[in-house]
Amino acid sequence: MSVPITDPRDRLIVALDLPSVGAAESLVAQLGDAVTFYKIGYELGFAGGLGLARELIADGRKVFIDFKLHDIGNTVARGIASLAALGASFATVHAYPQTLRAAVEGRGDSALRLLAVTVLTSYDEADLRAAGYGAGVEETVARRVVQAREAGIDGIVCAPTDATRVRTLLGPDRAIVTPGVRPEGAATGDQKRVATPFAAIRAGADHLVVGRPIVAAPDPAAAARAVQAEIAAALAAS
Ligand SMILES: O=c1ccn([C@@H]2O[C@H](COP(=O)(O)O)[C@@H](O)[C@H]2O)c(=O)[nH]1
Repeated sequence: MSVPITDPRDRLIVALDLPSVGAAESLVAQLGDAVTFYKIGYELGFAGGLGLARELIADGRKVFIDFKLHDIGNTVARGIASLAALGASFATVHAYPQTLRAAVEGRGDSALRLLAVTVLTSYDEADLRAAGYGAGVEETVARRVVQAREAGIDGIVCAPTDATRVRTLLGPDRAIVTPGVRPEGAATGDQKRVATPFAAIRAGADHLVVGRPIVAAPDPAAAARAVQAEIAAALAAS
């Protein structure tokens, strides 16, 4: 089950998609107290980022390890157990039934919350077809949400444009985490299923993952504050 959000700042998760620990430390310093939750993915994770994760956690920040695990069950279960021992708050696995069950076993009764990745936000219908899937985005997301729920996963990663349907299938108690978030006018880059921070929260997202619109902004702290303000406005309108 998800953990209640007691600090509203925790709704924004900044993706530390940066090439070095030094660059990430400097961004964290610039963002200061506005940001409490950080995501570490391949780029930083494979450049010493797990050491930084330990430091951020020791400093009271929350850390989401986004390695999207997908392997044989034994490997997934042991990998997730290591991330639980690290003290991470969230970790991702791809939403395949065997992988989901192994991840739940590896999590055990630790504080780590597992998120199942449904269909990547950079995929559209044509990308799914090219990957060999017969079902479209909506049907694939729905199937994976149900399978993740049945496996005992704690939350879902989906596009903000999927969040309303996902909430219906997932119920109120588990987390919905949406990347693919773009403030009005921001470049979408390789993201295909996107929405603004306001729309994502209104659609039922609990946490928004934002990378380039903050990390590459001329003033990252101002960009983060603007996203936080949109989140607050959406919550007030709910
Ligand atoms: O479906 C998914 C799953 C994960 N991500 C990750 O989120 C961030 C988004 O970064 P932006 O720069 O805001 O596009 C990135 O780290 C992805 O690995 C995702 O985008 N979509």
